Formats: sequence, C-alpha cells, structure tokens
Amino acid sequence: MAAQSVWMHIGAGSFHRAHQAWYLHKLIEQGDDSWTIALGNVRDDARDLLERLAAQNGEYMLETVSPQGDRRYEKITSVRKVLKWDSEISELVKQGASEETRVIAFTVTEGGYYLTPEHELDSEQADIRADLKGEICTLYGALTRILKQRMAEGGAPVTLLNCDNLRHNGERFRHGFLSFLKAKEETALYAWVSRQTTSPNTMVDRITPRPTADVAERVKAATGMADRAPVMGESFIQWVIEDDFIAGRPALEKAGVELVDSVLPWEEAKIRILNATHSCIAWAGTLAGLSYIDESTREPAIRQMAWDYVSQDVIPSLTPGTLDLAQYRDVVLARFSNPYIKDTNQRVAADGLSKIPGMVTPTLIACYARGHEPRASAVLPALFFLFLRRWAQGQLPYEYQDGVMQPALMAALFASPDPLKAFTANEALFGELAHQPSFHALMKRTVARLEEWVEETTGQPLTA
Ligand SMILES: NC(=O)c1ccc[n+]([C@@H]2O[C@H](COP(=O)([O-])OP(=O)(O)OC[C@H]3O[C@@H](n4cnc5c(N)ncnc54)[C@H](O)[C@@H]3O)[C@@H](O)[C@H]2O)c1
Ligand SMILES: OC[C@@H](O)C(O)[C@H](O)CO
Repeated sequence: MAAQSVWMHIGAGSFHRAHQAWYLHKLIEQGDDSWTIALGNVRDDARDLLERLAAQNGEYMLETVSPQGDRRYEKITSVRKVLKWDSEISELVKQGASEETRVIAFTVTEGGYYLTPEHELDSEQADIRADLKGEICTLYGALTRILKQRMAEGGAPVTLLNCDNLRHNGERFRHGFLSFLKAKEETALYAWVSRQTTSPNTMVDRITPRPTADVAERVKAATGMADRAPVMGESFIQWVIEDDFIAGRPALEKAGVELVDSVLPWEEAKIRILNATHSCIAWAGTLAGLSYIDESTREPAIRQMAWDYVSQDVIPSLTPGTLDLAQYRDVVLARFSNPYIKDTNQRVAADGLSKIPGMVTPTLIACYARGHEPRASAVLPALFFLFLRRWAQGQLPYEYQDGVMQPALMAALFASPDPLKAFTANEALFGELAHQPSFHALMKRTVARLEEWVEETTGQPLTA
C-alpha cells in the first residue's frame, strides 16, 4: 500500500470543493486513496462552512449541470480532515508542518496576492503591512507561520500550488512570497523556501457559482441526503498543471488532469478569453439592470461586446498554437449562456481592480504595440469605470467585493474634477498606457458611447 500523503488546501471556498477535491475524489473512486485533503482557511469567513463540513466528516454533494440541463450528483469523499479556524491558524500550522503533507495548495482569490502591475509585492497594502508585523491576514503571513514550523520539524520539501486565476500563477505567487519573506527579514526561511519548495503554474477551470439554498433542496430531492454543505458547478472541468512537484503528487493524469511542461497557451486563453470576457459580461449586465451571467450573455449587445473583444483584439494578440482560439471563444460563450447555472453578476464582477491589470491591460498594450487601436478591448475598462462610478454613487444593486479596494481612495477618485481622467491615468490599472494621450482619448470616446448604450437599454439617464 502506498504511503499516506496529505494535500493541504488553504481557501475553503466553493471552487476548491467543485474542482481540486473532485479530481482527488475520482482517484479514490478508482481505488487509489493514497492522497487525501486537509482543508482550512486563512480568514475567519469560512467558519460556518468548516463546521458544517466537519459535522459531515468532510463529505458533501457536488451537483453539476450541463448546458442541456442534465444534472448529476456525486458525493465527494476526498476531504478527510477539516481544519478548524483560530486566529493563530494552529491546525493549519500543525498539518502544514507535518511531513505527510506533500502539497500545500491554495485559492485565495485574484486579490489575495497583493501584486502591483509590475508583479511586485505591494507592501503599501494594509493587509501586507499587518502581516509583515506578524499578523495573519494573507496567504503570505499564513505560509510564513506554517513553513517556519515545517522547517523547525525537519523541513521536508513541499509543493506550493496556486489554483487561482492569475497569469503565471505559480511564478507570480512565488515572487510575491519570497519578496514578503525578504521584507520580513526571514533570511533562513527565504533560503529554505527557495531550495525545498516548488510552485508549478496551473490553469484551473470550472464555473462554480456561490451555492444558494435551492442546491440543498435539489440534492435532498435527488439523493435523499440532507446536506448542509453542498456545492454546485457546471459540468465542464479542466486542470492543466506544470509537472514540477518536489515531494510527489497524486496520479492526477488518471483523473483527467493534463500535466505539461508549460501551461502558457492554456492560461493565456483562459485568462484573456474566459475570465476577462466573464467580467466584461458581469459589468455590462449589471449596468443594464441584469442579475445573472447567463441572461447577460444572451443580451445581443453584451454578447457582441464580448465577441468583438476576443475576435478583434485578443486572438490577434496571441501566438497561434495548438489551441483553436475561435472555437475556445465560442465554447466559453456557450458555457456562460447555460441557463441552469445561476451564476451572479455580483460574483463575477468582483476583484476588478486586480482583473483589469492582470487580464485586460496586456491585451491593450499588445494591440498598441502592433499598431492597432484596441477599440473593442477599451470597452472592458470603460464598463468597469461606469460600474465603479455607480459604486461611488451608492447605486450598485449589490455589495461590490474587491480584495485590493481602498474605499477612501476610490471615493476620492470619483470626487475629483475629472474622474475618468484620474481612472485612466492610474498606473496600477494601466501601466505605461496611463500616460498615453491616445489611450485617454479612446477611453473618453468609449465611455461616452457606453453611457448612451446604458441609457437606451435601461431607459434611465445616467448621472455622471
Ligand atoms: N468560482 C469559480 O468559478 C472559479 C473557477 C476557477 C478559479 N477560481 C479561483 O478560485 C478563487 C476562489 O473562488 P471561490 O468560488 O472558491 O470563491 P469563494 O468566495 O467561495 O471563496 C474565496 C476564498 O478565498 C479566501 N480569501 C479571500 N480573500 C482572501 C485574502 N486576501 N487572503 C486570504 N484568503 C482570502 C476566502 O476566505 C475564501 O476561502 C477565485 O477567485 C479564482 O481565482 C474560481
Ligand atoms: O471569471 C470568474 C471565474 O471565477 C470563473 O468562474 C472561473 O475562472 C471559471 O473557471
């Protein structure tokens, strides 16, 4: 029998339970239970869920639904330990220090890495400042605590695996973490992490909305299980990982994971075509008074914005490879239109301040670099500007969540005499384009055009 290995996951959100936990469950179903999951959270916002999961011994039902409406129910059995939260993250530290833990994976959202557009650690962020002083608000503070203990207990190597939607997610996380350790003057830990850990890049994909009460009702009706922690997602699933695990890994290929030398083509397609387009639809849908991604995608004008952005600006900016990008676009738009996935514009609109620089600005820059005015891509930041303006006016229909949002700074931006100019001149969002007059002119024209569209669509005048 193979030695028991633990995959510790930090970030007890819905996505981990619909994606990574499903793959490990598939291996267990095949008779290989040599790898199981220990699940915990950096922050106190998953306490209820962790308690409910613990009461079910980590088991829960996953409901998946296809674009045709076929629903499937699977009991996920890979989470074998639920790590209780406390302010010292003691259970995460104990589990993460143990040699049996060979992979520490995480999903802490796009905003959870605190990187500038130049991909440097943003030490100005309040959470980072707090963690540099020894608190635990971020993944970096948590890993520092966990890995220090691991080093003290023998220092067995471990893979640090980023499963968030971030371009070059392994590399960017690693650079952020090592910069954090340097700033914190953790010299010995810095040297140990450099030698004894790896951070493969990954591309993860499965649309996983926040579960609503009706998921539990359908689970009960279909399976009889009174599940207090069900999760639901689309039937589509994909995981591409660079095969660089320093302390071994599950036989993920047997569950359908693609293990590759470089995830670059997949992540470029995913981030620029799927994620950026998703946000475009969420911001536009919200401005048009719609609540869900599927209904927003089926709105012809919004679908056209998304289609034009991918077709006119993204595809010509990417190096042709083995992926059929036009087909990828069409599949993605079909997935977003799935009427059985009630994914909210609220969820997908989140974290725009990280998504614009990470997912959209590279396409804007690439277009200018090849002498093409990015008219279709400018629609995305222009929509986000109008969306943020609604936020500043207190007129969004829901709470906007953004990991890097500093409300006072944003409010000041919209109180300035020319908010659009201040927004477009923001280097953190637009890098070198922040100083380019032609980009400012393009944004002005695009915002004016979209204001007209919003007014026509909603029949309501917009207040500037
Ligand atoms: N939901 C999806 O469709 C999906 C698909 C692919 C990838 N992802 C990735 O997974 C992430 C999480 O998605 P989810 O659906 O699980 O979201 P969720 O809202 O259910 O969970 C978010 C998790 O991140 C943690 N978190 C948030 N900000 C943090 C911070 N600054 N520091 C530490 N922890 C923090 C929360 O405590 C929680 O555990 C996404 O942001 C994305 O990068 C999600
Ligand atoms: O664009 C929002 C993401 O959470 C998205 O649902 C996911 O990346 C799909 O895999």
